[in-house]
Amino acid sequence: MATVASGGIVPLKLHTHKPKPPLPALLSPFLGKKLNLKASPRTLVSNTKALAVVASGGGEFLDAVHNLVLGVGVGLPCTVMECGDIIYRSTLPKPSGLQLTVPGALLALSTLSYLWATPGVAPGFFDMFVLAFVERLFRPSFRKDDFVLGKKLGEGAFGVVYRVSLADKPSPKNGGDLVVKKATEYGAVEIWMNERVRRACASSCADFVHGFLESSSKKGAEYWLIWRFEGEATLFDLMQSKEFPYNVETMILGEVQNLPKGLERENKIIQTIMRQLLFALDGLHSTGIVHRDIKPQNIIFSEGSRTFKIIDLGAAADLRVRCTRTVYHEHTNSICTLRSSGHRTFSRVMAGLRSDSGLIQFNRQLKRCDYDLNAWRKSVEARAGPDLRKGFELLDLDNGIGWELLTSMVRYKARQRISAKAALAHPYFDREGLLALSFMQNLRMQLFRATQQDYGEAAKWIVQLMAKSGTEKEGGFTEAQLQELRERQEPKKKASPQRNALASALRLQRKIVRTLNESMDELNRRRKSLWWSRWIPREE
Ligand SMILES: Nc1ncnc2c1ncn2[C@@H]1O[C@H](COP(=O)(O)OP(=O)(O)OP(=O)(O)O)[C@@H](O)[C@H]1O
Repeated sequence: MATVASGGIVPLKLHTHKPKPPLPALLSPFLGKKLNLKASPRTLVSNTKALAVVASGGGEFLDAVHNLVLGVGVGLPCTVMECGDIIYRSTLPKPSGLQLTVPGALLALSTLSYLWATPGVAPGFFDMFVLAFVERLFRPSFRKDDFVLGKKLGEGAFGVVYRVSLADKPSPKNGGDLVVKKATEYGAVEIWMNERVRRACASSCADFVHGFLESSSKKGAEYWLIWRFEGEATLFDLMQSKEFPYNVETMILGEVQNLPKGLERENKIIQTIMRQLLFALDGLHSTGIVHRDIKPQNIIFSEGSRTFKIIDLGAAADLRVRCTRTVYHEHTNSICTLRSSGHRTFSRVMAGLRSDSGLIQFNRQLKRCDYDLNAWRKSVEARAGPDLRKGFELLDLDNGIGWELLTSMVRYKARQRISAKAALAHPYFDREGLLALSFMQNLRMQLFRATQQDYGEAAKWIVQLMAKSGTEKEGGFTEAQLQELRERQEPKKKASPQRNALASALRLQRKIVRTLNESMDELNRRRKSLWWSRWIPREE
C-alpha cells in the first residue's frame, strides 16, 4: 500500500500483518514523555516517524491524529495492522511461524494416513491429474487405419477381440503382434482401468498399448483397446488338457522337474501358478482395483515373461474413484474378489470342478453348507469320486497346509477372508518341495492362524480350551458351568407377534432403501458415462 507523505512517497508497504506499536509510543511526542529508546527497532522507527511529524509543523497535526486513530485499532485491516516496508523489513520482529501442537500433529497424521491408506485417495489424485496427463503427452497413439485385422480371438457380451498387426511394417519398437478389442460403451471404463494398471502395476495384467473412441457413421461409437499379444493360451485352455498341470510345467518352471509324476510334482506346479496369480491380484488390489471376474478364461499365459497375467478388466471396479462398469451390490463386490480366486484354486486342484456344471454344483452345495468349506468336505468326502479324492489328497499334503490356505480364502464374510498379500505370505508358498516346516515357518503359521480367526471363533476356541482344563480340582470352568455362562449371555429369543412385525417392517425398510439406491445408481450411470468419455482420446 503506498501512502503519500509531505514531500515524497513513502516506500511500498508489504502486507505482513504485524500488530501496531503500543499506543504510548505514538503518543509520546505529544505528551512530552521520554521516548523508549530501548524498545524494539520497529518501535524506534515509529517513534522517529512520529517525531518527524511533529517537526514538520502544526499542519501535520492531522496526520498525527490519523496515526492516533490507527493506533487504537480503528481503520481498514491493512491500515490498522502493522505492514512492514521493503526498506525496514529486516527490522521487523521475526514472524511467529507455525506452531506444532499435539492435537494438530495427530490431526495431520490421521489425515495423511487416511489419504494414503488403501485404496489411496492422494496417490489416486496424483495419478489422475498428473501422471495420466503426462503419459498422454508421451505415449504413442494409434488410429483405426493403423491396424490390419487378423484372427478373431474371442467374443464376449461387451466386445469382440482380434489379433492384429500394424499396417506399417512393425519396427522393433512396436514389437510383434497386437490384440484389439472393439468394445461397446463400457469400453471407456476398461480403457481407464488398463491405463491405471499400466501406471501402477504393469506386470499384473496384459501389456496395454492404447485406447481410443472411434466413431464411424456405419456402426456408431466404438471403443478400440489395444494390447500386446501375450500368448496363445489362457489358463482355461491349458486346464482343458488331460495333461494338466504337467503341460504348464516347462512353460512356467523352464524345465521338467526331476521328480516322478505324482502328487508332489503336481503340487509344485499348482503352487507356482497360484503364486503368480496371487501376485498379480495383489498388485491390482494395492492400487485400489478389484477385478471381480477372476476365472481361468481371464488369465493369459504371457510367453514373453513366462508368467500368468490377468486380462479383461471390463468388470473391474476402481475403488479410488468409484469407477465401475455395472451396478454391483456391495455384497457381490466383497464376495467375488478373493473368494473367486479361492474357487479357482479349488478348480485347479479338483479336476471335477473344472467344468461350469461342476462349479455350479459346488457353489450350490457350498451355499447349503452356509459357505463352510469344512462342512462341505464332510458332506461329500464319503461318496467322493477319484478326482475329488485326489484333490483332497493334494491339499492335505504337509499336514493340510494347502487346505488351510484354501479355507481361509473361501469365506463368505470379507473380514474373515484373507487378502492376496496375506495369502502370498502363507507357509504354503514358503517351503522347498515337501520338506517339513521349519521352526520359524511353524511359528509363522501359528501367528497366521491366530490372526485369521475372527473374534467369534477366537472366543469359541478360548471357551473350549477353558472347558478342557476346567475341573473342580484344577480350577477353571467345567463344561456345565460354561454352558450355563453361554446361556446367560445368549438368552433364548422368543418369537412373538410384535417381534415378527418389527422384523418384517425392518426388512421392508431395507428393501425400499435398496430399491431407491439402485434407481439412483441407474439414473447416475448415464451422467457418469459422459464423465468417463472425456478421458478417452477420440480418433481424429
Ligand atoms: N493381450 C492378449 N494377448 C493374447 N490374447 C489375448 C489378449 N487379450 C485377450 N486375448 C484373447 O482374447 C480372448 C477374449 O478376451 P477378453 O476376455 O478380454 O474379451 P471378452 O471375453 O470378449 O470380453 P468381455 O467379457 O469384456 O466381453 C481371451 O480369451 C484371449 O484368448
